[in-house]
Amino acid sequence: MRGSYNSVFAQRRAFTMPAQLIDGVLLSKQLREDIAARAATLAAAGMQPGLAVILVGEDPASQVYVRNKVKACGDVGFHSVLEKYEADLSEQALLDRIAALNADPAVHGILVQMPLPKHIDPSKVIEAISTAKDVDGYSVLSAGELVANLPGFRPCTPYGCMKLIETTGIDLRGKHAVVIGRSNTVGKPMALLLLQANATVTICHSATPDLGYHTRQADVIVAAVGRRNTLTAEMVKPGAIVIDVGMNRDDAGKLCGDVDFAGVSEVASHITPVPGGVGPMTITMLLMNTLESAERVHTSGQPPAGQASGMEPKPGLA
Ligand SMILES: Nc1nc(=O)c2c([nH]1)NC[C@@H]1CN(c3ccc(C(=O)N[C@@H](CCC(=O)O)C(=O)O)cc3)C=[N+]21
Repeated sequence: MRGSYNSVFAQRRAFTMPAQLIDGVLLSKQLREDIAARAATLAAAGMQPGLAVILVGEDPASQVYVRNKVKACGDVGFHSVLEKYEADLSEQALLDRIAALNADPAVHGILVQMPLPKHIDPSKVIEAISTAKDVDGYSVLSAGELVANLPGFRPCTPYGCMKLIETTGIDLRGKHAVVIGRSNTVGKPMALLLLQANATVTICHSATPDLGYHTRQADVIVAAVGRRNTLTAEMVKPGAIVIDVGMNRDDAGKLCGDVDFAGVSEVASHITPVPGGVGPMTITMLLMNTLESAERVHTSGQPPAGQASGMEPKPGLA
């Protein structure tokens, strides 16, 4: 009897070519050139975009990430401050620093690197950041703005994924998108952005019994699980777009995503690599949000909210 696997495989060989790489480094370079040009225009008008990055504790991966963020700011002509604190910093001391940065007119974005030490409540910290400076898009109000299709800061990773999908030139209207993962920072906002782009969206997660059943229907798959080889070739419809948000290590200690890249790239039409895909775009969209925060202040002629506000309307929103 003819094996069904073989006939599916033959179909894939007949109808698809190896996937096109979606290059997050190249797209980042292009977008950062635009960001730098807009920052220069603002600077000429007397306003340099500024980002404050706060790191609490010694986590080595976090150290690398925040250094990359600060370096990226310098490259596009932003002002940036990196504040590093010992792991035993009190929650109140951190909240006090955020209050000072909320009131600082040279600062247009505030990023507190996650994860925080256990004795600090991350949601208290996130909600202390002025909504006008929440360039991570992590606050409850920013999340609500996304749900309600209101302008506001979109979380950087899913926002970057949308830009990567845009490069394919494929219109998402009516396409079936499957998001794997339901985190507040990636999976959930990713699903909402895809929905806003008129895709039909399915969210799969750890309690989904048959992941492949869903992913095989998908025109677009975004894998944001944090476990390598979660998506393999037989789970992908020929011609699908695959975006890999994962950041894992393989047995050799090399950085790898959630997707079996070698296998899936034989089936997909477009695929992002790890590294060099979503990661650089996360930083690029952080720069974009910070730039837009500064542009809003400049256009409105008002200083950004001087205090934490969960509730007050965002000033200067276009
Ligand atoms: N408040 C907050 N905001 C964040 O946006 C945030 C955070 N906390 N905590 C940690 C995660 C992780 N994250 C990454 C950003 C860029 C790369 C990145 O540039 N990755 C490179 C490779 C880097 C390497 O080689 O290790 C790439 O994929 O090509 C990775 C990870 C932002 N995060």
